Amino acid sequence: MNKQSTQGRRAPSRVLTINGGSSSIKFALFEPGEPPRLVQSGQIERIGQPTARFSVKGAPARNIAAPDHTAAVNVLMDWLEKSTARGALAAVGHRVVHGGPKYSEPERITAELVEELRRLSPFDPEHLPEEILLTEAFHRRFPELPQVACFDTAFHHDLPRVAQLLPIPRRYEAQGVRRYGFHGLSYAFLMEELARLAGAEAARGRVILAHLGNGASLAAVCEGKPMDTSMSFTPAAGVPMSTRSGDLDPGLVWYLARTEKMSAKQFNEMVNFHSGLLGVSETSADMRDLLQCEAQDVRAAEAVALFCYQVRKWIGGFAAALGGLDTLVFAGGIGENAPIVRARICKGLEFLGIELDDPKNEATAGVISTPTGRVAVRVIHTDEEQMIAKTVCSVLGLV
Ligand SMILES: Nc1ncnc2c1ncn2[C@@H]1O[C@H](COP(=O)(O)OP(=O)(O)O)[C@@H](O)[C@H]1O
Ligand SMILES: CC(=O)OP(=O)(O)O
Ligand SMILES: [Mg+2]
Repeated sequence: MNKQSTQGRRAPSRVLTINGGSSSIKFALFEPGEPPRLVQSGQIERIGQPTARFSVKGAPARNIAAPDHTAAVNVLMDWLEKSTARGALAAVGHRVVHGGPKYSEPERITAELVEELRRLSPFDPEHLPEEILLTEAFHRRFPELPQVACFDTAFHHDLPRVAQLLPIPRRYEAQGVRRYGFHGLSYAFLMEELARLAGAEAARGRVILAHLGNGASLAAVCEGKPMDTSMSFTPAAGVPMSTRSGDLDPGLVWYLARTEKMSAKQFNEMVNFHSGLLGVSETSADMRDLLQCEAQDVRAAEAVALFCYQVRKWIGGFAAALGGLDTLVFAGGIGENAPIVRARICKGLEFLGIELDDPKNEATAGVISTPTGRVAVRVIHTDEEQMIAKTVCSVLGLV
């Protein structure tokens, strides 16, 4: 236990970050500071399945009953109440995936904000209802605790108009139907890291950020400003992902409605949970599994090839949008850990000035391009939790 608290002094202040997904809650405790210091982290996975798993770093995972997010967050709050890592909990920061047209800055969570988020829920029924539920659960148990919403869309809020517009009847725009883009907490973190590692000049150049995790997207940035991004109105758009399709021919909706009587709800279910790497491989949504069996299973090989091909096409497209490219950044579970995927994505992009140094790529060095290549290719570990903690500290003035 902390020495100060044994002596009866105030326990050290902590910020809790919550990253709620459709079947998981990732959490972390930070000590406020510049930058905030990670004290503990963990996650609850497989929410909604017969046994969910609760794990805290450094301790064995345990099975818990979490048929829904309410049950899961109760287990987390019970743990928090007993944990010494909690210190004096000063605030909770939530990743809120969709901020709709209104939110371009982080916000203190109030009853009014929760009502607004409820109104926005149809924009992102895969994430927002659970995220609202988590903020309400914390408010019920810790009514005095300030909570901050950190929007994943905020980074892209001021995309150029041509990148925001969707080519459908104009009236939908008035309802807020536009390209929003997601993974903004990750992109904001990566831009700060790029400036720290490569200098302000590099961060002001023409940059493509590739966040390749279970959810995957790319962002084009110029002079530090967002220019375009692959996800759109929802996180189902763009490149193929672990279980999401990414961009599709819109004509498929009507085709499947006619041939299989597929409803809009079933279509949404298919493109969010049964497509992407899982859909094409028919075996796994996990890139590691697919790389392991691609030599024996053509379906796995094709899923990986499709992923790499589509990411390569988006890089080419964004290089065109930016009028050239200075820096390419790989991040996320796949981007940071799969040299073979990075190599396959970059193969054929030599014409853009992208040349990988194979040993450096294999070793996942910070810079993986050759000194002669015009484009600096980097691998940067992204940290959405750190970005949430920083945001909370700055909104609430915690140091
Ligand atoms: N060593 C590795 N090689 C290939 N893929 C990896 C490796 N480590 C993690 N991944 C992949 O990263 C993806 C998860 O990315 P991550 O960013 O952790 O997910 P999330 O978006 O849920 O935070 C999975 O597809 C996983 O297979
Ligand atoms: C917005 C999004 O796609 O999030 P995730 O990568 O957590 O699925
Ligand atoms: Mg992630």
